[in-house]
Amino acid sequence: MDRPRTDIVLGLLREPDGRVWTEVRPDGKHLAGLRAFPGGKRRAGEALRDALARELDEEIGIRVQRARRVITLNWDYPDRHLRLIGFEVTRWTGQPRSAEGQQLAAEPLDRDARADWLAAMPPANRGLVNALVLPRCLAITPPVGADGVTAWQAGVESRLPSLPAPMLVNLRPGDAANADLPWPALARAVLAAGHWPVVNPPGDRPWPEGLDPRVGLHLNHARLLSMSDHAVRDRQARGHLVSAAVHDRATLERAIELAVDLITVSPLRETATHPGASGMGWAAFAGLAAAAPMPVYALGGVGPDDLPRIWRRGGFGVASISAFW
Ligand SMILES: Nc1nc2c([nH]c(=O)n2[C@@H]2O[C@H](COP(=O)(O)OP(=O)(O)OP(=O)(O)O)[C@@H](O)[C@H]2O)c(=O)[nH]1
Repeated sequence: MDRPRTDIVLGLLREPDGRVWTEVRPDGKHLAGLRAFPGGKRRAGEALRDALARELDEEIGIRVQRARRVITLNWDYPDRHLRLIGFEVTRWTGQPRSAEGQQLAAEPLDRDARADWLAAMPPANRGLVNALVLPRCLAITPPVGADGVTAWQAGVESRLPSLPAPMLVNLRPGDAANADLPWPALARAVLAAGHWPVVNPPGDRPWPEGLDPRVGLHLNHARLLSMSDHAVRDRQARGHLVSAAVHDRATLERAIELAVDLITVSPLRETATHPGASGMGWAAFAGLAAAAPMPVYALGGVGPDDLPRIWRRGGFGVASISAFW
């Protein structure tokens, strides 16, 4: 539902060694005791970047020199409706220091630290943390062909080293694959090539058990509708990234209920693999992206060259089979 929202600008300050600054919310404030990013409310009439500069100067005593908007998300608390606007800040002058008595620290944030960060932060911050660790490109494998699973696996594994790292790699054998898939071996090959694997079993098959927590799990349309909230939370608590395929408002609502970590939104345009499925177009994509509190990957007839356009429409990254395979 559209409602008036308070804009909150947040600085995601990243040091050259990959550490990111956070503060502990002081006693007496909303979300006291939780880790949060420095920032605060935009004032009436203030430009977002001016608000960011002011907040970071007032709160941690730095002057912003380079900042890039990475994610914008709506979040409803019982008593307030917020729009959190996250800027990745990679250059500033001054040493971050606590100007308001809050505890400040810079700690490593990467794929392996992600789960600990999420546990220490408010649920609203999941999208912000993910926007700091996720790659912009998501390669989806072509489906298993007539020559079977073994040939498919060999084809996937031979391509991995030449994909520009790091990428998300959605291991999607397609619905025609009815044999058991060698998920642990496939995931290991993706990890060994420096990428981030996401397993995507055919149809409504369940996710495989016992995978390395660095392996992500994908909700295709069938699983998005059938998987319980509990099952998804349980996997996320074990450290797995969870992605979901969104096609319209209803599937987006389900992905939001499940608090998934990222979504693909498709089809943007008609593609060779889904001929006849007309694309939703940029306006519909932008509408879904604006309502999504997680990083959004455009999928369907788009490739890495479209990234600037995707960013202008509120998306985060690009997903494709043909652009990467
Ligand atoms: N600074 C900050 N605020 C966050 C984060 N995540 C999140 O949901 N918020 C919420 O966004 C709002 C931030 O506004 P604020 O810090 O200026 O406001 P406040 O109510 O704490 O302080 P105030 O009493 O000075 O108005 C709070 O409701 C806070 O709980 C985060 O990572 N950093």
